[in-house]
Amino acid sequence: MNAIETVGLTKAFGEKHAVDALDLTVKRGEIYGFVGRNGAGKSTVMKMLAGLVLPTSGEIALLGEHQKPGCTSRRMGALIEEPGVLRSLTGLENVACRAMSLGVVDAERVAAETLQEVGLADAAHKRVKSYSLGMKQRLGLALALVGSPDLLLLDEPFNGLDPQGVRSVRDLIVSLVRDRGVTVFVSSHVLDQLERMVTRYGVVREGRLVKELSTEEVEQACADHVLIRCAAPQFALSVLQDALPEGRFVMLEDDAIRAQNITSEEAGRALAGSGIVISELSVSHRDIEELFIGLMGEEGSAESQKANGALLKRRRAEKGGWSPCLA
Ligand SMILES: Nc1ncnc2c1ncn2[C@@H]1O[C@H](COP(=O)(O)OP(=O)(O)OP(=O)(O)O)[C@@H](O)[C@H]1O
Repeated sequence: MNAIETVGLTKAFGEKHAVDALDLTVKRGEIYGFVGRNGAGKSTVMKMLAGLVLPTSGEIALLGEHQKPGCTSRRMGALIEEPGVLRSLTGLENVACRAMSLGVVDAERVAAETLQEVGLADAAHKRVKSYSLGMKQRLGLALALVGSPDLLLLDEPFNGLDPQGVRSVRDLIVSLVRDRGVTVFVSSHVLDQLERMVTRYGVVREGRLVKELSTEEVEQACADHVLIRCAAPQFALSVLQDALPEGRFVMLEDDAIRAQNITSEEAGRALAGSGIVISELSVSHRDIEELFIGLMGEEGSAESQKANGALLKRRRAEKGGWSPCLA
């Protein structure tokens, strides 16, 4: 059984399709990282899954149950933007109210335990209006967790957290999946945090799912590779393919060759043996940020392309990096 399944899920705001015929499948027990540029449609998807926004069309099934428009599963907890809290009540009172509304037995004790779990025990009796941004974020997480959900939707869970908070929320997410079999659907712009916990990624662009990647595929795409610039690059490519059949070669936009699964020495020997003049032979590593910037913006608007192009150019200049091309 899948935890989330959408078919043709669409949300239009006037003429604008914020989410456009999205077919999404998240398996039970996954930590699915949902990534995309600002305005790509991530929060709108989350809100439709949580029953906070009515879809224009399409179907949603959560934990195997078809959802009526605007409704959602009681087995799901959600942290989406500003959680609805009563600012004049304490954190404990807010979470206990939520627990009671979900029919949790011994609501106050469970609320106190949940606040402990998210690192907010010390502030449990303080009024929410005195909470910092990070404390409010932890409270939102407690509200999402208090009903022991089987599915968690987390929209930007690291917002406002200090480094220690980021780490403890990340550890909590991983332990919920490992120990309780919870499925997590999480959006975040903090890619290096996602990288440490996600099992699969979905890239959304202009309301459409444009790419899904397993962690292995991301590792492969970011693995060390050899960059070769030389005279007659097309000829050089065929020489390399013939001489080193175990290698994986990609011709980049600027006529450089990217090679994986071979060493720079092997590439150098093969090219020199054919008399090809090499102008650059280096080993590099593409980081996850660069990979995803490429995926999020490949066919975006002219404006986003321009912005991505400038950023990539700068990063390449800084680090001797690569074009956004997923082999
Ligand atoms: N209530 C609304 N009315 C009109 N347009 C909306 C509304 N909510 C979202 N949008 C538009 O829908 C698009 C998707 O917005 P959404 O908030 O889902 O993006 P996002 O990927 O979550 O962005 P971010 O990373 O900045 O949070 C944007 O163009 C946004 O302006």
